[in-house]
Amino acid sequence: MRFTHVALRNFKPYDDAELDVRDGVTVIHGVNGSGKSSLLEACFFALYGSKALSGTLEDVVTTGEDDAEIELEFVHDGGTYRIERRIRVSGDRATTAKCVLEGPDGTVEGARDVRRHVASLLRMDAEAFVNCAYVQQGEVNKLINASPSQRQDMIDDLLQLGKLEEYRERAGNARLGVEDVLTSKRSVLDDIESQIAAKEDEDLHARLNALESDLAEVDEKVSNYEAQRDKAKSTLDAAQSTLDEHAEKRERLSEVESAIEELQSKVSEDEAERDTLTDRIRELDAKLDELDDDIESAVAETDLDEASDDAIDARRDTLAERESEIREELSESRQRAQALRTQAERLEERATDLESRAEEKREAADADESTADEAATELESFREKRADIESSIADIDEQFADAPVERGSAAALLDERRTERSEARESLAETETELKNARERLTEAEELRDAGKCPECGQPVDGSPHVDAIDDREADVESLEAERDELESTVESLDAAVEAAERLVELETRADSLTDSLSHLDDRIEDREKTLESRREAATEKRETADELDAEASEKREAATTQAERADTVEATVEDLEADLDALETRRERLDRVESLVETRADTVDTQERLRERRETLAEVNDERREHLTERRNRRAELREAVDEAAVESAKKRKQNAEAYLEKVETEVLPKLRDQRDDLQSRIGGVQSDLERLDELRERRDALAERVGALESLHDEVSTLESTYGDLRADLRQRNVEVLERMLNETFDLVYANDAYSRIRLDGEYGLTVFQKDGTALDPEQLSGGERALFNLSLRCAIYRLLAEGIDGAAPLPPLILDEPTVFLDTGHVSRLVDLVEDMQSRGVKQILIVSHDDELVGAADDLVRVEKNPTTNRSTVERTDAPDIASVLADD
Ligand SMILES: Nc1ncnc2c1ncn2[C@@H]1O[C@H](COP(=O)(O)OP(=O)(O)OP(=O)(O)O)[C@@H](O)[C@H]1O
Ligand SMILES: [Zn+2]
Repeated sequence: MRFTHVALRNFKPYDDAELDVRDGVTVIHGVNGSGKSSLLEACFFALYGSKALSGTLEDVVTTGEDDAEIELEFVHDGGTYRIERRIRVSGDRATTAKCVLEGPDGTVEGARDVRRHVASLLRMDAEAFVNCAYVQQGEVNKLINASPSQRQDMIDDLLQLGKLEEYRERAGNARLGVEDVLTSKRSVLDDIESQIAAKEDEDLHARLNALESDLAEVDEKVSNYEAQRDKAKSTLDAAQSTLDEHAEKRERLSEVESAIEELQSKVSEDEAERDTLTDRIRELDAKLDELDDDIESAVAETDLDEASDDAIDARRDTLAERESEIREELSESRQRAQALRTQAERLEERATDLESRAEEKREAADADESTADEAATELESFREKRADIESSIADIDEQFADAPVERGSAAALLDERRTERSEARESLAETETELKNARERLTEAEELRDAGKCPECGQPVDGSPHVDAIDDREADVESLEAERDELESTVESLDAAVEAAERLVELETRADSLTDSLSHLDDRIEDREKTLESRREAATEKRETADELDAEASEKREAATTQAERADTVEATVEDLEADLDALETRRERLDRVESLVETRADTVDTQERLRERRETLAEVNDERREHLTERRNRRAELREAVDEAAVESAKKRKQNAEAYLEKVETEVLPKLRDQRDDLQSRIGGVQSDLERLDELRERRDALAERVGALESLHDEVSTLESTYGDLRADLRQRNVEVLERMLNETFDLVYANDAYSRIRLDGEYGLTVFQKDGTALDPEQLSGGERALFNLSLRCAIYRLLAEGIDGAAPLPPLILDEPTVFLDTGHVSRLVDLVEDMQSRGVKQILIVSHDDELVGAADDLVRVEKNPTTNRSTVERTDAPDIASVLADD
């Protein structure tokens, strides 16, 4: 078996990776954590699925991805195979979404079936694969540390020796099973034999004969009694039939007798009824006479000629006609009376209405008149006022007659006067000031003079030349005083003139206002005059209208009285008609009475007729009955003769005897005999079944004896088989151990040929011992780490070779896979490992896959595969380096 191609997607650190795997030695290298081991794991996982994992299924899918795909192609035994797996993660669970194995014999699907198929193809399950071909990283010590029995199991399993042990165990189990069955069968056989001996002691045949002859005797007795019983039964039947015949005759006789009695009583009953009927008919005759009298007197009360139905009906029709006439008239009259009443009422209302309107008119006329009177009074007073005002204006005009101006110019005059006066006042004031100044100057001069100084210049003058100046000044004062006095009187007269002008202005204003009042008064007078006239006219008109309304009202009242009188007349007619209707009703009632009497009479006649018929029928029926009676009496006489009392007595006696016999035989004798017979039969049955059982027991004993014999020989065979398998395995193992020991020594020599160790011993129980040159023995666990690694590799390679030589051809071995085999080795030993690899190759191992950093191993590779992890994406890639360039590998590492 060889891998040819592996392709990964999202498997652990890989996103998309693909690698063709070739024959020869392939070295996979790369830095720590770059994904080398994962690549090998992927191949292993492709073959065995989850069984190949140390972790869980989720771990194989690249963290953060939903699914992973692994595809592995390999050739095996001349066929090409391809496995494809897809793992899907959902939530925190991963499942195998697809798992297909395609091979030359077809397609296998489903994780379990694919795993089984691979295991049977390679003849190893996942565990065996690891033990044989796949040396996983860090598992150097696995085989060394294993106990000999574990080792034995592993190797036995690989070499399929386990199967022999399994067969031996199966044979052992079969032997034990056979022993169990044999023991139980033997005890059953013993039991049956003792049962047979017990039954044989009982002398069953003699007992059966005695019982059978007893049974024959009892049977004979039973049949004798049964014959006697049958005879007694027929005697009893004959007597019984005689008795039955007589009883029947008696019964018929009594039937006839009771029929006769019944007929007689019916005849007399019906005769009594006929008498009653005759009485009733007579009574009805009397009633009819009475009714005839009643009818006659009732007819007399009506105007009927005769009391016939036709006459009554005709009369009724006449009455009905009359009634409908009256009713028609009545309804007309009622309507008319109603209409007249309504008219009278309306007229009455209308009259009242007219009267009240007349009253309203009159009141309105009164109001108009009083308005007119008021206006007249006002008019008079207005006219008086007018005369007063006119005289006042005339007075004012008179005053103006003496005035300097005409009425209308007084205001201008006043202005003129006032101007003149203020001019005079100004002149007066000037003059007074001048006067005052003149007086002051005079006083000054006089004082100077009195002091002897010049009154003009102030110079002291003795006897001054300027004395005349004082006189001038005195003259000035005097003339100014005269001027002032004149002016004062002018002002006084002007004051009076202003006053007079002011009075004129006042008068003028008053005259204007009086003229205004006058025109106003004239308007009002005109208005009042108009009112006076219009109101007087309106009042007269209204009074005329009121008189007209009154006249109309009294007309309406008269008409109302007339209609009321008419209504009274019509109402009287209505009453008369109603009385007529009552009279009609009475007549009709009389007719009803006649009719009902006539009906009653007819009913009575019918009843009487029916009674007569019934009386007739009864007579006829009784005649018939009398004939029947005669017949029955004859029959009675016949039957009385036929009854024979003596025969009845003898039959009764015979019957009693037979019954007594039957009672005894059936209730005592026969049941007892039958019980005896049943008892004997069941005892016979018991003995017979005992005999049958004995036969059965004998048959079973024979069969069991045969089976026990067969089991005994089977037991011998199985025991032989068991020991044969055991021997065979021990034999084979011994041979394997010898070969393995040889191969182990060869390999170990190759990888660790130094001076210290001479050989390794593998004993029959797979115990390993290493011998030193000086002959001392060592447990492999005592070796150093590197030695143990080499020892382990040797052991693995030896096992691989053993398998290759043992079973290759039948099931070509998978590639030899070594994950980091050099970890514990020093450089010298790495080159030994290279030798080992070459040795394995030369021994025909087609494909060897090694994960390693070591340059020596890299150098020995036929193919170099480089695994790299992108430090940014953290995803790995795989790449073949066709010509291994050690220098570059070293530089990279
Ligand atoms: N499910 C996963 N998803 C993503 N990366 C994973 C997953 N499982 C493992 N890895 C990564 O893959 C790497 C482990 O790969 P592997 O063991 O194949 O490396 P290696 O090359 O054999 O290393 P060494 O030389 O140390 O043995 C680790 O870096 C780990 O983080
Ligand atoms: Zn690794």
